[in-house]
Amino acid sequence: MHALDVLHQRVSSPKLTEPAPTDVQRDAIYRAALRAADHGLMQPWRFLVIEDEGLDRLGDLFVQAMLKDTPDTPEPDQQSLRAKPRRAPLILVAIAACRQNPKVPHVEQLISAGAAVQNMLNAAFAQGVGAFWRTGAMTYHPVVKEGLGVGELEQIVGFLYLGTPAKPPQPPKSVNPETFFHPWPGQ
Ligand SMILES: Cc1cc2nc3c(=O)[nH]c(=O)nc-3n(C[C@H](O)[C@H](O)[C@H](O)COP(=O)(O)O)c2cc1C
Repeated sequence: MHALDVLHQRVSSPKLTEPAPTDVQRDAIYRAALRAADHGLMQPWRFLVIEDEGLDRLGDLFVQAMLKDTPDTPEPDQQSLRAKPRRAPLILVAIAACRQNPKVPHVEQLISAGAAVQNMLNAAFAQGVGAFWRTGAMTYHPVVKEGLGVGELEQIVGFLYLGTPAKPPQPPKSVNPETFFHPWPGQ
């Protein structure tokens, strides 16, 4: 696919199935992440690769977090949360690995880590791999952060679900750039 077609046509795939991306596809996705814009070349990111039983361990961690807040959560709600990571055969947890730097504020490092995820969405789409960037309450929960080994200055920027699209991606709605791009100073 032409690079601009990927950028203009990329859409997420909310429903994902097996198989997970191949090693070759993963490598291309990982390399795309590492080319995100990066002030000071700090490489302020790291990624956890979770699949197979790891997905169930992640589900258990989510339930542990939920029970800490709401110990009397009904079993069906626990089961539903536990099953969430199984919505894809592969999850990458994107972590902004921020460090103190007098020239590169924390927010810029966070943005870079987000750009790395966007690059991975594009690299996945370019190869026909389905992808969906998810966050939600679990992303920010201290039990989840501790269970995943996320440090004090670090932050989870998303769970990137990857797999095979359950149905062919539909082209995105077209948006007129003039809605969002305005000359300055105006007339
Ligand atoms: C940081 C971030 C977190 C997101 N978290 C969720 C989420 O938890 N659940 C969800 O349905 N969509 C979430 N989204 C949006 C989807 O990933 C997706 O971008 C959106 O559904 C639009 O679809 P498209 O990518 O095909 O345009 C998130 C997007 C971003 C950038």
